[in-house]
Amino acid sequence: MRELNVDLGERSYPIYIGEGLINEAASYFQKHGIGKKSPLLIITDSNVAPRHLPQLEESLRNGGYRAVSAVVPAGESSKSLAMLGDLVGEALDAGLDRKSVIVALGGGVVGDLAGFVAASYMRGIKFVQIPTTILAHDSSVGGKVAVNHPKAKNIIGAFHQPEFVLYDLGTLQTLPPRDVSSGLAEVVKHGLIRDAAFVDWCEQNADKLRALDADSLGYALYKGCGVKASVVSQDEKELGLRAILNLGHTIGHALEAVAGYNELQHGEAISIGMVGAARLGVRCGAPQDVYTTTKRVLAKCGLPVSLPKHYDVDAIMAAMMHDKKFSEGTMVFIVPTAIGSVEIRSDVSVEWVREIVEELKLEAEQK
Ligand SMILES: NC(=O)c1ccc[n+]([C@@H]2O[C@H](COP(=O)([O-])OP(=O)(O)OC[C@H]3O[C@@H](n4cnc5c(N)ncnc54)[C@H](O)[C@@H]3O)[C@@H](O)[C@H]2O)c1
Ligand SMILES: O=C(O)C(=O)C[C@@H](O)[C@H](O)[C@H](O)COP(=O)(O)O
Ligand SMILES: [Zn+2]
Repeated sequence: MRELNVDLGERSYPIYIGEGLINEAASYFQKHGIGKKSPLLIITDSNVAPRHLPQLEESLRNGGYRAVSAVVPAGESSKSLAMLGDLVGEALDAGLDRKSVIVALGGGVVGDLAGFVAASYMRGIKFVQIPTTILAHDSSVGGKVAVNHPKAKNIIGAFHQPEFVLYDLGTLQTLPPRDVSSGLAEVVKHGLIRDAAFVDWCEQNADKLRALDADSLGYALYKGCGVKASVVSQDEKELGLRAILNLGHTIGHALEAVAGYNELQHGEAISIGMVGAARLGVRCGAPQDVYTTTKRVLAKCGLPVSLPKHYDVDAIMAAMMHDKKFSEGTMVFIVPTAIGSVEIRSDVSVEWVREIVEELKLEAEQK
């Protein structure tokens, strides 16, 4: 078992990573002082429920906890205000009170949604993250919780930190290949922003990761969570540094919104966005290998590295203007300077970004 800590003063919490941890869930709840008098609400999705919910329910029941489960349809469209309303209804029906705890069992969609239910129900109750995707090594850590608006991704949300993160590597064995690759995009991102040697490791071990080799996965998630925890500890509310975790997301979030949140997985959109950011980096003076390496490693992970032909550049540029990093008329962009390092720049022209998006599309057309 590996353990990391997110250092946030009195809101600090551990991330436990290991095999079979769901079966011991009740003991972690107890260890973290979660009481048994108020009911818990487990929020999960329709793909995760048949595979991993029974073990969690059994563990909690055996430990003397009362838990009610709510299952939302799998997919990004569940990250909506309407679903938030439905879940608040379920919480009320289940008798959740201010001492109740919400448990997010699933990927980033469930984590963001359940976290936002916890942040808003009765003005905020505790929650626990039990991630079941590779991508969720990113979403379960750091306290960003949100739902989407049709016009903009994650635009209705809060910062609300979990009590702890319980990462059972065993749950990842049931992930479909597409979601394995999607999750690897954020793993590679953590290397690209902070750790060149880890990017190299990802490239060397991409095949093992895609084959769900348990040792490789455990190491990758430990390294990815480590970068995330370190950045969040230094800047919880994204007043500055934390924006580096948004590498690839300015373009990526716009692609997700333009595609109606149902065509590209988050990691796929971010992969294309990171290739775009790497191109921008080279334009801003970074060595050419920033682009070639970024593209090569992401492709090795089974990710898209160019923009599908049918995407409309005008629509993408319009969606980008809703990015949270666009304010006071300025677009803040995360630009790579070398593999393993990025800078936060507010002097990148919108025209340059547009040219990069057009180039990404051209690459797909030339294939
Ligand atoms: N809060 C943050 O800091 C943060 C960080 C990164 C991403 N995100 C958000 O996370 C979301 C993407 O997360 P995701 O890729 O995990 O998406 P997801 O939750 O939709 O999971 C991807 C797919 O895998 C299925 N699934 C999950 N666990 C499974 C398992 N163990 N076995 C089989 N199938 C399983 C899901 O049902 C879904 O179909 C996006 O909404 C993104 O915006 C948030
Ligand atoms: O935790 C962060 O900060 C991140 O930027 C992590 C991203 O991978 C994640 O997709 C996040 O939800 C994006 O944040 P947003 O503020 O741009 O919605
Ligand atoms: Zn992301």
